[in-house]
Amino acid sequence: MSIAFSKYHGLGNDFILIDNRHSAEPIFTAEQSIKLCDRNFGIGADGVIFLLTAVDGGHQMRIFNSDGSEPEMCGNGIRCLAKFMDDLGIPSLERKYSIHTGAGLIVPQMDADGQVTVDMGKPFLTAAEIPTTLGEAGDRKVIDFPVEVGGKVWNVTTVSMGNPHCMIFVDDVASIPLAEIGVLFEHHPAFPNRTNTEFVEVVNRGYVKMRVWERGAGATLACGTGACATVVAGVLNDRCDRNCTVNLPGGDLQIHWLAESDHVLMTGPATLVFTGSLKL
Ligand SMILES: N[C@@H](CCC[C@H](N)C(=O)O)C(=O)O
Repeated sequence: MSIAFSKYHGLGNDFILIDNRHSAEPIFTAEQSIKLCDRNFGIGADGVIFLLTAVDGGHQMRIFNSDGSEPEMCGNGIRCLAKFMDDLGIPSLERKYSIHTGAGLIVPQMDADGQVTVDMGKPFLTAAEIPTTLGEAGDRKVIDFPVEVGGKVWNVTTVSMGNPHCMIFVDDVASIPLAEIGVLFEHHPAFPNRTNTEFVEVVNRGYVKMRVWERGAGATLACGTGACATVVAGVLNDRCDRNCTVNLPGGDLQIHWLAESDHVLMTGPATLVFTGSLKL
């Protein structure tokens, strides 16, 4: 049996995409996905994304990280999925797709310039371990709290975009030993569901540099949900504007946290790398 796949990336955050619409369950298990993501013995990717048919007959995204864990959402991944759906010729209204995810219904739109803008929904503040809608907490200026990791106390701000993020504002992001410290954050007891960790250097209120250690994937070149969570944390800590460019190792994402609706919009590229077929 052979199974077609396509590999896409969003700013170097790369994914194997499978047209899995014929079934309600992913065609590959977590263990098979780990093998496919292996950069030496497999295709190589940060995750495997399945386009499924949802119970209401609509579209559904499921994803396995490269370690086989299943996150609720993936920002770069859903841009790649929208491009994949567009490339497959799946009909859409105004080039918008409504996609069920573990973080609710998410709506990416293909832009005229080839980029993809995604309505990522509302962020949640998770500092008190009880999710609070940020609309209710909107007046709070400083929401960070101390966590001891690797023998040092770090001030962290935790925001959920459906999946968990922990942001730390630093003076010089290049000086952070990401691999050493990122894995300690990921498995710290303060984060029972593990966490994605973002180190953020504010260059000015409209431009920040961010480096990420992803839960289940390690250091990646970009993280879409992480970029959204970073801007939310930056606004709540009065460090950046609601409309902000996030610079990542793989390039820039434009993030806009809308004051009116509390929704976060993310704009960035999605690129086809190659297609192939897997013999099983
Ligand atoms: N790279 C993604 C996030 C993928 C999921 C993440 N590793 C998690 O476990 O939450 C993005 O672009 O958002």
